[in-house]
Amino acid sequence: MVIDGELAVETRGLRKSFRTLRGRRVGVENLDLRVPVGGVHGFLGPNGSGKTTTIRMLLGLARPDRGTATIFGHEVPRHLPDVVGRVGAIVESPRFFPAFTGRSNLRLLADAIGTPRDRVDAVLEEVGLSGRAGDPYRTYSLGMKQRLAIGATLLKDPDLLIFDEPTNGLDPAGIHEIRRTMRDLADRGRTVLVSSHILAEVQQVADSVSIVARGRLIAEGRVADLVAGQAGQAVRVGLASDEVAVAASVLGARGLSVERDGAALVVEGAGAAAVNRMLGEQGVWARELAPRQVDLESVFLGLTQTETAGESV
Ligand SMILES: Nc1ncnc2c1ncn2[C@@H]1O[C@H](COP(=O)(O)OP(=O)(O)OP(=O)(O)O)[C@@H](O)[C@H]1O
Repeated sequence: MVIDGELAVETRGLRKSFRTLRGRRVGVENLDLRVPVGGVHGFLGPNGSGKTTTIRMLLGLARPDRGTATIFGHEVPRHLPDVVGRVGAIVESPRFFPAFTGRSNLRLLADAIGTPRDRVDAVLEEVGLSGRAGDPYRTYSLGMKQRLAIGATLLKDPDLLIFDEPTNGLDPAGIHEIRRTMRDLADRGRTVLVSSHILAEVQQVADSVSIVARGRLIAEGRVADLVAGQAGQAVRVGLASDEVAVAASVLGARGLSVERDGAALVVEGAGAAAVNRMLGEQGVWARELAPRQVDLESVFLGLTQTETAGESV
């Protein structure tokens, strides 16, 4: 097990299938999900890999075929009422009144859920909307609208926030805003569980991740460890174009794995210094040597390879 310590969310052997015209479709299969307390945890995988279904089961919106799920140690959905006050979630976009200000919208929601209205300004501050709280909702950018939605989940002052694809449909500036908001929330001691099909995007904000494909967990752990584990000893070697072939045969003859990428080679099996020496001994001089950039997307591809052909990551 890579993730341990106190867990905000834990599922064991969770399974959910759906009846379809052609039989049953499995949405989530034998899923063991572990979300540590504190920090941002990315729940990542291609479209259709079971993220929303899992979140719906955690929130009592879908019933598992089998398996168990706990939130802060309380079994859900059976004991969800005991823990629901500690959980805030955005699964679908909430509806706000366009003509009302951000503050009025949150006050209405606070009244509806029985939260004191004086909580509203603290929430607006936490999502960075204090300066625009008196403006009508319809004048907000998409990023601000989504931050107000996050604000709505904070009214109950929850310990765990669950966001399903919160950056869907946002432009790069909006995505950046939401990432920063999630980071701030975690830095203030909340646990953020965020799903996304864009692995590279969440990599920048997540402390740890669970990666799923076809309803199954394929990797979990701290982002730094997953990326380091995949990095191995790959080195990108830039060469003069007329030396690529000879360099490839020099390195291949030393038993290294060599892949051509334009006027460069991606070499696995030795570090940069060793690769440089092997080439130099044969009179071939690299123009550039760099450790291969590895991100969660390449970790994902490395783990699934042909299995995911045709799915969008
Ligand atoms: N109500 C349903 N009826 C039939 N199949 C369903 C239903 N809900 C989900 N599925 C199927 O279960 C699988 C998992 O879907 P889910 O929405 O959980 O994936 P996801 O990872 O959240 O994808 P996305 O990023 O597109 O939201 C998919 O194959 C989906 O088609």
